[in-house]
Amino acid sequence: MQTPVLEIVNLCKRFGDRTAVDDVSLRVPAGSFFGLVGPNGAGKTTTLSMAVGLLRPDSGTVRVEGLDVWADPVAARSRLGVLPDGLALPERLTGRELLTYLGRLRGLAPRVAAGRADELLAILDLAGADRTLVIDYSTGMRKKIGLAAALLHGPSLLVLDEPFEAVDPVSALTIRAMLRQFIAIGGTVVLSSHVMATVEQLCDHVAVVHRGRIAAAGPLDRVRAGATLEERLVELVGADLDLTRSPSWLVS
Ligand SMILES: Nc1ncnc2c1ncn2[C@@H]1O[C@H](COP(=O)(O)OP(=O)(O)OP(=O)(O)O)[C@@H](O)[C@H]1O
Repeated sequence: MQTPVLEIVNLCKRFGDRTAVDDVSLRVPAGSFFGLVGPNGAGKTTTLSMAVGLLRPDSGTVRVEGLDVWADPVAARSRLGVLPDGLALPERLTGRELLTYLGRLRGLAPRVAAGRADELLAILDLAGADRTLVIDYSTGMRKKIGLAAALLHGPSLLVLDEPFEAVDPVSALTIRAMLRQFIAIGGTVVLSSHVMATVEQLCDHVAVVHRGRIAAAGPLDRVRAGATLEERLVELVGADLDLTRSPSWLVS
């Protein structure tokens, strides 16, 4: 079997007496567009944070292109482009300064870093905000500059925590097109999202996370099993769907 680009094996994480991630294993095939879905608090962000080396697991291993994220972090992270949840950015820089600075930190030559920054700002429609400090960016602009930062060094695997959250529809189309191109040139994308339609349109593989465990994972069509992803998700997490319920004071 081909070595997966991302291999998560028996990952566990507890916060106090709460088990956030409970023995999660996933194989993300090279060239796949992999979606992670699940209800609020299911453990998606915790899993992705451990997968990219931002949060130390209690147990389990993660390999990126065969490199252990925790034993060989520098090599593993050079392959990774990450858009984390609640990304902390240097706030007192403009978008261009931020990208150029990060590019230099990642070892790009000044001219290469500046050229890539310009290109990414233009593609993501942030060039107009060139003189705006990141602290004054809107939520969607922060998401886009975070995505640009994830792409800057030319990673082979992108791990994106809710990349479309708060992004306007036009920018979302741009980001989708860019991610599809990234896949077309041999990249791999893992993203989490609550928008089932987006996951169904973009992803060829999907994992449903529920209460810290994988409820289902595999090719999209196999996981959907003839239903929509939304229907499967509701079924897999056993949601008590009573759509007639409302607070009594609202309906009286
Ligand atoms: N730093 C933390 N300290 C304590 N508990 C945490 C921490 N981070 C996450 N948790 C808990 O771990 C569980 C999983 O959270 P996580 O953020 O991974 O879920 P999620 O699937 O990403 O949720 P959402 O879709 O709402 O973003 C939740 O019960 C959450 O309260």
